[in-house]
Amino acid sequence: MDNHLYTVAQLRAIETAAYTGLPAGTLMRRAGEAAARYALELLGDRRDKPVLVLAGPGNNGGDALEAAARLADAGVDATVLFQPGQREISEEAQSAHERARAGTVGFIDMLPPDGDWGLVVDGLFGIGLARPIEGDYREMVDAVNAMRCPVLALDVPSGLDADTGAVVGPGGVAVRASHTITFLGDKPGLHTLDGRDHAGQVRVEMLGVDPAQLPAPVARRGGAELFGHLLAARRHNSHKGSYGDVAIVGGAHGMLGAPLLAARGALHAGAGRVFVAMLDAGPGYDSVQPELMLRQADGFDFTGRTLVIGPGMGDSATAMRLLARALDGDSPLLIDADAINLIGASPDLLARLAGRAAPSVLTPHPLEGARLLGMTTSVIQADRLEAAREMALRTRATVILKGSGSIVARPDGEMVINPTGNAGLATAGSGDVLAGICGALLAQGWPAWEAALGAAWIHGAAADLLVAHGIGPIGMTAGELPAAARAVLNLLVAEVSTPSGPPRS
Ligand SMILES: NC(=O)C1=CN([C@@H]2O[C@H](COP(=O)(O)OP(=O)(O)OC[C@H]3O[C@@H](n4cnc5c(N)ncnc54)[C@H](OP(=O)(O)O)[C@@H]3O)[C@@H](O)[C@H]2O)[C@H](O)CC1
Ligand SMILES: [K+]
Repeated sequence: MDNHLYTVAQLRAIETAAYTGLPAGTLMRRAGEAAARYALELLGDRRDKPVLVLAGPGNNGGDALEAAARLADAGVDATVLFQPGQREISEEAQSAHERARAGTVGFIDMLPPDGDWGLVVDGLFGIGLARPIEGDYREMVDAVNAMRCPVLALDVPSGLDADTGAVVGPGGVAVRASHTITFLGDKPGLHTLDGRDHAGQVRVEMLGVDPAQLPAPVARRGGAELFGHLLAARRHNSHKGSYGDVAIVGGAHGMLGAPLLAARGALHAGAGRVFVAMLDAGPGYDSVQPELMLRQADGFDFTGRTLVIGPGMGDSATAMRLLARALDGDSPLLIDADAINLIGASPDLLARLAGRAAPSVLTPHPLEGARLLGMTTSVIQADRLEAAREMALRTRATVILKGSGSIVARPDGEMVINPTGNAGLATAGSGDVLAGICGALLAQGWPAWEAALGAAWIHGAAADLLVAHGIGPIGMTAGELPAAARAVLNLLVAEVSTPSGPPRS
């Protein structure tokens, strides 16, 4: 339940249902209390520092006023900037306002230039944001974003679209919070596109609503529990054939780096044997990774091998022919990069993909996704969930729409937002490594869905492990990912799998 994500429309319905049988203002009071508790936690031993509370014109502002009243009751110096303008505020926000006025909350009309705040509480806008933030509110957002203290956003960082993770524009701004407490249910926009840069650490507060009352979520947040059942410790009595063959098909002239990076990703993610079936003549072996078996793509037998097709493949007639052969075969397929572009340009190849029975996973970045759907990248990024859903539907394949908060989508509409990873992945070749990792999991018998979930999670966690060890995010290289992915995978196996070896004597 706690990984469920809901749209604004669903949350409005949940709130309406929750209010039946509850006295007016109950949810707002609970939201304010929960926000105050979290704020006190964030203040820690700095409760002597003043807290700035920004209250907007709607019920998000009401939550903020409630929180300010509670903080003042706890002895904190809470100062509210509340400028509802000409708006008629709701009754529940009005009673929250009265409670704040009745206590020791201080009210100001403008931000002091040099406030030394211990914490800022952002209660300007929540799920009711309807247009870009401008005017006085924009000045408040800019001022908060220039402060160095922690910022606790209530429900949604003001200015962010709770469904898509976009900063509401054009030309809008959004609060960059260090923490967000979000009410009734988590929201996809906090975890994809600009969401992770603005929401910071997200805590879900159900406000006393029974999770069983909640509708089916629009998506879920990813986690190792979604693929953990496929992780198994290795038996001593095994051999490289036990772990499958991966063949990377790509490497046109001058583009051999991509398939080699994919191959290293596959090797470090546990594939038994890894081939690189090159379109170009290429070297006889990879001196850095001599375990890889380099072959010519023409004449290479795909039978019994998991194919990772596309890295550095180009768009030649040979590339088309190899892709058609791969699509028509019964190998598990990971389709990336140029292979996605070729499918996007060919209804016939798309039909052959959609008609496959064997596992198929695509790993488009937004531009490749745009080509696949015949749209622009900005349309894809404006609603990543919808775009990923459409790609999976049209291709009848599992899709990983890459980016901050990659979306993993299945043809039946199931979707997961991957929670791992960081800006270190924004480097040449990191997508090739992801393709290789996914190919290795497919080669080890993982179904397409779990292979995609696992590869996205492990790939991101590898980047997080590197940052934890002081490598990156600036300057992280794709070549550093395979070994880190191997470490992550083995940690997961140690944590979640039951020893599959013989019972210990
Ligand atoms: N639904 C829940 O789960 C709960 C909601 N609570 C809290 O309430 C907010 C939602 O409150 P709401 O009043 O619907 O909307 P907001 O407070 O987010 O927005 C305030 C109003 O501001 C106007 N608006 C929108 N965009 C802008 C803008 N860019 N500039 C200025 N004003 C703007 C808009 O009214 P207009 O008529 O002017 O369009 C909004 O209505 C939710 O996020 C929770 O924090 C409950 O307290 C807990 C459960
Ligand atoms: K907010």
